[in-house]
Amino acid sequence: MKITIKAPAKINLSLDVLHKREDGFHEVEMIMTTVDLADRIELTMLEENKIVVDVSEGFVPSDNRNLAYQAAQLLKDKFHVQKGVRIAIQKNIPVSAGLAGGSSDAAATLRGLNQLWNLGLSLDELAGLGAQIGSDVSFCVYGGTALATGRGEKIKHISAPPPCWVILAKPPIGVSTAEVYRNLMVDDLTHPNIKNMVAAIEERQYQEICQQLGNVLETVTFKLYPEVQRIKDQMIRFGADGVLMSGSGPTVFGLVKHESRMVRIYNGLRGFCNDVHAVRLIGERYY
Ligand SMILES: C[C@@](CO)(OP(=O)(O)O)[C@H](O)COP(=O)(O)OP(=O)(O)OC[C@H]1O[C@@H](n2ccc(N)nc2=O)[C@H](O)[C@@H]1O
Ligand SMILES: Nc1ncnc2c1ncn2[C@@H]1O[C@H](COP(=O)(O)OP(=O)(O)O)[C@@H](O)[C@H]1O
Repeated sequence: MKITIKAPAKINLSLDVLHKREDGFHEVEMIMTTVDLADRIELTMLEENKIVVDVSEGFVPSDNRNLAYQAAQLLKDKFHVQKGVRIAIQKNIPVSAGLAGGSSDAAATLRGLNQLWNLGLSLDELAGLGAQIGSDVSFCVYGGTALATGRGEKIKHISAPPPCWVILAKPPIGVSTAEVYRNLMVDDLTHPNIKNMVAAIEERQYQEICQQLGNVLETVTFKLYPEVQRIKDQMIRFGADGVLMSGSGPTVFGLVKHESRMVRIYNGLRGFCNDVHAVRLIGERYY
């Protein structure tokens, strides 16, 4: 038996850090939403009691460092599953990009194995398990649009933003999330107004959403990698309605309402950045 599932990328429309916690993690407030750029996960039941991962990108680990592997292992251990699985991952989401590709693969694996192994778990239960793998996995279990708090694992669903194009541009560097948090000066931040962003989304005020975009991690990543700031400046100059770095970066996204402008910006960016995608904002939950 085999099933195929999509694992979509996320962007952070708002990312604020309140303080560093005793456990070393940071207390965050983030607005996350899914976009139409997805990895494809194929799960095949194996009678032999083992987990096998095949991943299309050679530099992504296929052993127990792979987050999809960890998701399968967690379910096997917790529910004493005596069957195995082959997890084939077609990577379309850039890696170490701030788009939660690995977390989304783990979340899709949790959803898929729940079905394949007949575990009968609710999405809330899967999201709770996902938090044991990584802070972004809980959101990815549900998708859609949400306010995420705690270390990112406490999820409150909100309405989808109005539809628009999302241009994603990733410079050829990988960013370590841990390094970015480690270098953050928590007492020295200009905080985005999350309440205003939630209101703008709920009221479907597209221009206001573009005005309210904010991510405190830009202060670190722009300093470590000035080329990320340059991509942001280019996207603003090309005329995107709103521009922000996603997560810990280095991907920068631009929101654009009109298709003709999206095409112009996309072509402009392709001139000096190889990894550019123009996708739709999904924002709705489909699980
Ligand atoms: C920054 C964000 C924004 O959505 O995403 P990415 O840029 O990774 O996509 C997330 O907070 C990343 O979530 P995720 O990538 O799942 O992080 P985890 O694996 O849980 O943690 C990686 C490391 O980041 C730091 N970390 C992560 C989350 C958090 N709230 N505080 C932290 O300090 C910790 O040092 C941790 O060891
Ligand atoms: N299924 C996976 N897809 C991508 N990267 C993975 C996966 N499993 C583990 N990783 C590792 O996780 C790290 C971060 O990957 P990713 O989720 O793409 O980035 P981000 O956290 O910035 O969104 C990389 O070092 C990568 O090697």
